[in-house]
Amino acid sequence: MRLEFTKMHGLGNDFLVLDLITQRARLDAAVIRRLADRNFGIGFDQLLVVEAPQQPEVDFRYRIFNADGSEVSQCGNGARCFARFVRDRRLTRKERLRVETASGIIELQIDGKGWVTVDMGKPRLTPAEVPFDAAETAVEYALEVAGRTLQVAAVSMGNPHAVLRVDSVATAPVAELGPLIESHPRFPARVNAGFMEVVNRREIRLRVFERGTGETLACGTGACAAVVAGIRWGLLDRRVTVHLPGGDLDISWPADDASVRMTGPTARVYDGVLRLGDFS
Ligand SMILES: N[C@@H](CCC[C@H](N)C(=O)O)C(=O)O
Repeated sequence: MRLEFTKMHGLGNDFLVLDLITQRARLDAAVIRRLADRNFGIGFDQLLVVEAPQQPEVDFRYRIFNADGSEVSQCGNGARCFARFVRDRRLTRKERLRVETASGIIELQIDGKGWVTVDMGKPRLTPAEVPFDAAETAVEYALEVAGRTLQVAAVSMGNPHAVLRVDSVATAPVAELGPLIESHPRFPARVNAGFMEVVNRREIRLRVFERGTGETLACGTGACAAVVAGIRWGLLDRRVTVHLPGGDLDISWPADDASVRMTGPTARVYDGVLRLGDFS
């Protein structure tokens, strides 16, 4: 089976994007892992799938799969690329989109230069919503990891994030602690692990070890979660520039009961055609 696809990225967080409105395919976890392989496949952090909506007054359904084949409910950089993709492929002419994800509806606004602003919805902060094993909601929690006690915030942006402060992202033990936090038993759905260096009240640096993928060059939901954690810690203003290894995102959380907004760029790398049989 021939499938047209587009390779895209948001600040180096890269995606294979498939239109499954005009095309048909069944992709299981093993096929996704083969496609994601950077040596034997196409290579990507996440697969993004565009489908017809299942609810009224929504433009599209947006599904996300990590490189390990697991389906997840949110991806911020992916949302921006999704918006650009449906416009470039002429699946819509709208500049404002309402898109259904596994964690609810998000709203996207596209400008003419490939920049997209996403209303990511409200952060979810109770342990049950993250999900995280704790008796009550707190601004941070003590987490035992490899004989150390880390202070982490637990935030859901539709997907789970643990955020910890580090003195410098350049020397942060991301490769060592990332996998241990990702699979920590107190995060029953696993977790994305963000390492945040506060530069000043309006700027942070951030590296994210992503659940199901490993460290990426940028994580949009990770940037939102880190800003929410930093605001709740009293360290950040309501609008922050997040410096990620792949570039910068503008994140704002105007009030505790407001949605988080993310603005950033998108890039199309190439269009291609794959034969699904080669990966089965
Ligand atoms: N890269 C993404 C997040 C993708 C999903 C994540 N790995 C998870 O498992 O929740 C982003 O830009 O938000």
